[in-house]
Formats: sequence, C-alpha cells, structure tokens
Amino acid sequence: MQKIIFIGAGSMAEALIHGWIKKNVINPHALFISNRSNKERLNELVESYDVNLLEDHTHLRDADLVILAMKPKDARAAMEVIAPHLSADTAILSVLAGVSIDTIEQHLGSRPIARVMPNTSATIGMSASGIAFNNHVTDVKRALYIQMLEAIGIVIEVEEEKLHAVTALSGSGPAYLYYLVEAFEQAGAEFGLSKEIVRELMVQTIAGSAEMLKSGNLEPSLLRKKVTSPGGTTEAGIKALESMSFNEAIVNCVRSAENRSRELAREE
Ligand SMILES: NC(=O)C1=CN([C@@H]2O[C@H](COP(=O)(O)OP(=O)(O)OC[C@H]3O[C@@H](n4cnc5c(N)ncnc54)[C@H](O)[C@@H]3O)[C@@H](O)[C@H]2O)C=CC1
Ligand SMILES: O=C(O)[C@@H]1CCC=N1
Repeated sequence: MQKIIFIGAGSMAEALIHGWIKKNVINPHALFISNRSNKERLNELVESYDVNLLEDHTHLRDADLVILAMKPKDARAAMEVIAPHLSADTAILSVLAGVSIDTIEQHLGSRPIARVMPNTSATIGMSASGIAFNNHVTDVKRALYIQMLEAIGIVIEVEEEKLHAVTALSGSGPAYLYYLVEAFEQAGAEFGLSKEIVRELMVQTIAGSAEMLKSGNLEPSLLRKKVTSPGGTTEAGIKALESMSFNEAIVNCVRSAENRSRELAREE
C-alpha cells in the first residue's frame, strides 16, 4: 500500500507505527500522520520514524487506508472533518474501543471497514489483536490487514460483538499486568529488595510463565498446582489471595472494562 493515513497520533498510533516500521512491514514514506492540534507531537513522530505529516485533509483523497486512532469521545468530530475528503472506496481501519462499524458507516458511509483491538505491545511486535470486518472488505484485503497485524503480534478474527470482551482482556490487559508488577515492587521493597531487582525477577517470572503456557498444553490450574507445594510458601500466598477474593477481583476488572466498552459504543 502506497498511502496509509493515521487520524490520531497518540499512544496506540505510535505503537503501530513503531512496530510496522521496526518489522519492515510498511515503508515509513507510505505513512501519513495527523492529530487534533499538537504539531510538536507530530514533528516528534516525523523525526523519530521518518513518516509524513498529513498537510491537509484533501490528501485523504488518494489514501489506500485510513486508520482511526483517536479516543472514542473524539471520533464523531474527527469523522465529520474527514468524511468529505474520502474517496468512496477508501478503506477504514479503526482501533477505537467501543465505536462500532455501524457508527463509522453512519459518519463515513458504506465502505470497507475493519475494527482492530490491538494493544501497546505492538511497539515490540508482540500485540494481541482482535479483528472484525464488515462485508465490504474483500478476502484479499482481509488477508492483507491480518498480515499487517500478524507482523506485530497475534491476530484473532472475532464477531464484532466480541470486541468488547477482547478490549477488556487483551486491549487493556497490559495495564493490568503492569499494575501487578507495581504491586510486586511494593511488596519486594518491604523486604529490602530494590525496584530494579524485583523488576528483573518478576519480568523473567512473567515471561517464563507465559512461555510455559504457550509451549505446553497444560492448563494454568495444573501449572499452578505444580508450583504449590502442600503447606509451602505458594499455598500461603494463594490463601492470602483467596482471602482477598483475588479471582473475583480479576473477573470484576474484566467485567467493568467490557461494560465500559459498551458504554463507549452508546456514547457515540
Ligand atoms: N492506548 C492503548 O493501549 C490502546 C488504545 N486503543 C484505542 O486507540 C485510540 C487512541 O488511544 P490512545 O492512543 O491511547 O489515545 P491518545 O490520547 O494517546 O491519542 C489520541 C490521538 O487522537 C488525536 N485526536 C483527537 N481528536 C482528533 C481529531 N478530531 N482529529 C484528529 N486527531 C484527533 C489526538 O490529538 C491524539 O493524537 C482510542 O480509541 C483507544 O480506545 C486501542 C487499544 C489499546
Ligand atoms: O483504555 C482504553 O480505553 C484503551 C482501549 C484498550 C486500552 N486502552
């Protein structure tokens, strides 16, 4: 593709740009970026990635793909601005939480639309992405978009309705895990371990556990059991987690995020 235009140049846009350029998936000269008004931010990205500034919206006319990467609350305003400049067959790829394909079609007309829910691990080519398409996306384009996303992580096609849950799990998921590491660092400090030591130990522990889950076909409950010596330290720790309703806390975390995604869809 010769011309991919980002409408929105924040955290998620940069994660995609970084991952695609680092993995040589897309030539930076094919990428054009725009945001609401932060020219300094755009110049930083041009400087860092050698991408192009979208000088004005008339340049949308010959775009192969327009990527919506603004916050859901800003989607309506952003789409109203770009709508008059889009060619009839220009495809849209939206990374917005909650904002439905139907809503995008209402603003941008009937056209090929893909909704993707990636995460910021796209930066290092390790995203977990869910994707859904409307029926205007040809099989060739579906394969192309999936290939672009597979270059920066895993991609799972789902019904659009399931993207609320995907957003709550893997879209927001990196933040839950970062929060977990913050807590481990706080706990380690109580025993005189520096943040750096705890960080190194726990990053390796998380990475190792992830590889154990990926490599074998063992259930997490069995892997957990293999660590939990009867009457040992792990059992004591798990009992403390159970006394604080850990499992319920995680389920409620995901329920709240999934519900918020549905609210964002309604707010549109
Ligand atoms: N941050 C994350 O981990 C993930 C974010 N997302 C989705 O990506 C989208 C962007 O999220 P972030 O990058 O975190 O937000 P952000 O606040 O970092 O970036 C939003 C960008 O949109 C731009 N923008 C706002 N109104 C605009 C308009 N009218 N025209 C053009 N640009 C406009 C802002 O200037 C900014 O560059 C959201 O819809 C979010 O749901 C999806 C997956 C993960
Ligand atoms: O927090 C949010 O709404 C966005 C969508 C998933 C991750 N960040």
